[in-house]
Amino acid sequence: MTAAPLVLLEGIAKQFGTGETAVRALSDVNLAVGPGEVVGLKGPSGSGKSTLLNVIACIMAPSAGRLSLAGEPIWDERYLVRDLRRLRRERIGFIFQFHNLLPFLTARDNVALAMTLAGQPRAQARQRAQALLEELEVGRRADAMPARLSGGEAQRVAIARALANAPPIILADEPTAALDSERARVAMDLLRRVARERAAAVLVVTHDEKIFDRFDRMVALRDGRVEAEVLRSA
Ligand SMILES: Nc1ncnc2c1ncn2[C@@H]1O[C@H](COP(=O)(O)OP(=O)(O)OP(=O)(O)O)[C@@H](O)[C@H]1O
Repeated sequence: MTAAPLVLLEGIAKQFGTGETAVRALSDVNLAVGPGEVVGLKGPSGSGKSTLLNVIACIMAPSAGRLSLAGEPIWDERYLVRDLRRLRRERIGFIFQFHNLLPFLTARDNVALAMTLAGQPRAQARQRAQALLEELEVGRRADAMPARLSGGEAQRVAIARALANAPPIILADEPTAALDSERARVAMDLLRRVARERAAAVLVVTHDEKIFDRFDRMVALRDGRVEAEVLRSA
C-alpha cells in the first residue's frame, strides 16, 4: 500500500472485565487500510471481529494501542477527539447485517435523515439522498417504505445511507448475510466501486465464502489476534 492509511491500528488490545473473568477480545492487532482498499475480516465466532469493528468505529474504547483515522490520531491511552459522535458521523459509514432502516421512513428519508442529523437543510438532504439512491440503482424505490423493499434493495438503501455524509471510512458487519449469492456479489461489487471511486477504505466482516474473491485482502482473526493476511491482486 502506497497512500497513507485511512484506518491505522497499532498494537490494539481490548479486554472485557478484570481479574479471573477477564476476556481478551483483541491482542496486539496491527492493521492498515488505505484509500480505495476493500478488506475482508474473517474468523471463527468469538475471534473478535465485531469488537474490532466497534473499536474502529469509536463505539468501543480499546484497552491499549493506538488508533488513527484519516491521518488523525484518535486513541492513545484515551480518546484524543472531543466530539466522538461528530467524528462517527463525518468519518464513518456503518452498514449493518440486516440494514437497520427505520421502518416508518421512506427509503429516501432514511438516507436524508443521516444528512439532516449532520446539519444539512432538509430539502438539500432529500435531493442528495435521491441522487445517491439513483447512483446505487434504487432511485425508483425512493418513496417505498422499508417493508416494501426486497433484501437487495434494502441493502442498497443502507449502503446509500452509509455514504450519505461522504465518509472516508466504510465499515460493514456481515452486509451480505441476508442476501442470496447473486445479490451478495452485486452488493460487494457496489462496495468495491464505491471504494475505488471515492478513494474510501472499506472493511467488511464476513463469514460468506462466496464473496471472499471480492476483497483485495482478507484478514483472518483467531482468539483476538491477526492470524493471517492474504494478499490478492486488485
Ligand atoms: N460486551 C462484552 N462483554 C464481555 N465480553 C465480550 C463483550 N463483547 C464481546 N465479548 C467477548 O469478546 C470475544 C470477541 O467477541 P466478538 O463479538 O468480537 O467476536 P466475533 O468474532 O465478532 O464473533 P461472531 O462471529 O460470533 O459475531 C468473545 O469471547 C466475546 O464473548
